[in-house]
Amino acid sequence: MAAARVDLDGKPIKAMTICMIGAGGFIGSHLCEKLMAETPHKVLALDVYNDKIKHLLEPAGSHPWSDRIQFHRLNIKQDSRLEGLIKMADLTINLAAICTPADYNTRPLDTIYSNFIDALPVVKYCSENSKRLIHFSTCEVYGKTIGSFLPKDSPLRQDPAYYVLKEDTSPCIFGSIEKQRWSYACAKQLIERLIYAEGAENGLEFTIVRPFNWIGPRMDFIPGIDGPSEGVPRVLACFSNNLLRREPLKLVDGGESQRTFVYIKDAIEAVMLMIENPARANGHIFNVGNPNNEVTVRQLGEMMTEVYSKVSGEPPLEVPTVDVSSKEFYGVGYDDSDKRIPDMTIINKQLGWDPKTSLWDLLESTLTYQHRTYAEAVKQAIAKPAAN
Ligand SMILES: NC(=O)c1ccc[n+]([C@@H]2O[C@H](COP(=O)([O-])OP(=O)(O)OC[C@H]3O[C@@H](n4cnc5c(N)ncnc54)[C@H](O)[C@@H]3O)[C@@H](O)[C@H]2O)c1
Ligand SMILES: O=C(O)[C@H]1O[C@H](OP(=O)(O)OP(=O)(O)OC[C@H]2O[C@@H](n3ccc(=O)[nH]c3=O)[C@H](O)[C@@H]2O)[C@H](O)[C@@H](O)[C@@H]1O
Repeated sequence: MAAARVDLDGKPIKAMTICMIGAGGFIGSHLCEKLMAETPHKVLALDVYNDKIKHLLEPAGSHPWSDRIQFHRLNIKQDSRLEGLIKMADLTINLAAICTPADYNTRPLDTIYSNFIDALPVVKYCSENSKRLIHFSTCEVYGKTIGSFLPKDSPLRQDPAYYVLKEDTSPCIFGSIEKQRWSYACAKQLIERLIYAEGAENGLEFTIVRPFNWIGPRMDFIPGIDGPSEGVPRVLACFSNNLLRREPLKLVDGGESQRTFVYIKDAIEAVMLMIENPARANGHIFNVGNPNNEVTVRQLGEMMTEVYSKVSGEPPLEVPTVDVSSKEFYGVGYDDSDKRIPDMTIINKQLGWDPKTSLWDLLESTLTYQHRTYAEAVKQAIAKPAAN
């Protein structure tokens, strides 16, 4: 028999039931996989789709974990089963959201409803039924850095005090209202404030997660293959799509924005620590990212081009990138976060978590997956119009 699992304070971890909303998405699929493979916990998996967790659900009854995961196809916008499912669980994890930037300025109403209004009943049912909640927010709540408002040549721009993002001290700086890009960040900020207030006034036990660009296999979709041809996913899938189709990577406004990318498998370790250490995680907001993996989007494109060439055996294009304006790529109302470095003090102190995987290594395993999963289908899709 496997040794009993213990938490960070050496206490045995009791098996729990988790109501995971948005379990069929990118993060949910990795979290379900980890919970099934390594823990005794049960998952009530709620989502509109289940393609990304089908391998855990089917064939029915065939996996060692089959009796520990149950899929419920439902839309939390309107489903009377939601409260019952939250009541059946010890912990609710809410991942459901519209969270692709191409939607924030083109579908701002859907974005605000999804990230604020639709999350309200989840918070309410957790609070009223005294259930613990882990809610997924975003690093976008920080918006732009203070440093971005300094003159371009100011030496203060190099001072971490002007750009490192801290949960308890950094302000949230968004653009003007017509910059609808910020509809997502603003809705996420308001739901964070509501959860925090439920904790303060009604004793809700909560943890808020602010992911900083988690990436890896199963993120989003490849347009025209397992998602709409005209769809615009997040940057990893956009660039993967370009590489698979042997098209230049599109750099929005010159690809000058900076991001820190963390490997999904490292980030999931952090979520596991939150799940299994409630006494250390409750009442906290956690940055989860990798401050050591910072690149400009242009550097990301260059590195992905090099890694993809290595894993596919195909030579890179002579002109691997092309510049495109944000207006052309995303439409009016787009704006951008300039730089995102997470401060790690709180998560280090409370959970002792640190990310491990370098950007090169995480791109190598992710692009190996993209090539294996999509290269053949893309080839066929490209060949089709010519054959007709
Ligand atoms: N991936 C990241 O790096 C990242 C970064 C910041 C924040 N987040 C947050 O983490 C969460 C999960 O992100 P992800 O990358 O897994 O996104 P995702 O789009 O892959 O997953 C979200 C899932 O929620 C489901 N969903 C959406 N609305 C629903 C509804 N009304 N009813 C039922 N299911 C619904 C979707 O079908 C999808 O499967 C989101 O809240 C997102 O804002 C993610
Ligand atoms: O992942 C996160 O932490 C958060 O940030 C993302 O926002 P962002 O990083 O701007 O989204 P991406 O689509 O991944 O874009 C990253 C950068 O690449 C650029 N980009 C994107 C796609 C492309 O083809 N080319 C390109 O230059 C964008 O303009 C942006 O500067 C999304 O808002 C959320 O998933 C999440 O809340």
